[in-house]
Amino acid sequence: VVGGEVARPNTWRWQISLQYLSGSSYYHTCGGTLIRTRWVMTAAHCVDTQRTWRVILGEHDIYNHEGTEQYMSVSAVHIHPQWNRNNVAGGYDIALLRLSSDATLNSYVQLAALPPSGQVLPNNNPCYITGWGRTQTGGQLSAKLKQAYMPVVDHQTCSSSSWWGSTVKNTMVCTGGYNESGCQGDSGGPLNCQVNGQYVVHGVTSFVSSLGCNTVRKPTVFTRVSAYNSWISSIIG
Ligand SMILES: CC(C)C[C@H](NC(=O)C(F)(F)F)C(=O)N[N@@+](C)(CC(=O)Nc1ccc(C(C)C)cc1)Cc1ccccc1
Repeated sequence: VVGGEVARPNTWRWQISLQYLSGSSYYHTCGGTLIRTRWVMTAAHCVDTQRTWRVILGEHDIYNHEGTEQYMSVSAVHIHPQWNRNNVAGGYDIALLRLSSDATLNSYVQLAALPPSGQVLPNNNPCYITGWGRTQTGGQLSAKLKQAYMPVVDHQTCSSSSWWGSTVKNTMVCTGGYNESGCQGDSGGPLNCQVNGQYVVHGVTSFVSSLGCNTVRKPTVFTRVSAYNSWISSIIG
């Protein structure tokens, strides 16, 4: 996350850290959202390579053990069948991870609320991006979970020629596009939007401009969760 601030610990209790095994250590690579006690939602582009994954719940500082963490292994990876890594603009950047055991819900770990099917938020709807991604283009991951206030940029604006143009489909959500943005390492994490006074996870962090994470008029682009309710239900029942 470029801009914003370190989140108060355990505010975003459905945020997870997705890590992969390399040698004898695990490394943070993406964010994700706990949506059932055995299911995590993330981005397809995070998990479309064969790796040994683990999911950390109740995490705040990814480099220090704080005692609130739950370390979960992953028993199955379900990538959307229409995801195509060579056509990110096509969308479908969404995947579901089945955990090997049930998460324990407590004051550090809770389930996210998902939007109703088809819900499209209005321009400027309040949202926060959260993640441990780079804090500057080409910079380092953040040790502590960060948040940045990034209101919705509606599809009409986001898909206009000086913004993302036709790269952005209506199965995506744009936010920000000024100073704050997502950045590498935030992929797969939640876009937390306020709807009727409640936070709903309305997006899965998908991409930013290769020109720079916080490039003006190239807002952070998310998979719009409300476009995938039926697929999600078909997998997790
Ligand atoms: C793996 C890609 C497909 C998605 C990846 N997503 C992220 O980093 C995210 F924002 F989600 F945290 C990304 O943006 N990767 N970049 C490598 C940029 C990138 O590949 N972006 C991108 C944008 C549009 C498209 C398609 C829709 C035309 C594909 C890739 C990050 C970057 C940003 C600034 C400088 C250097 C690197």
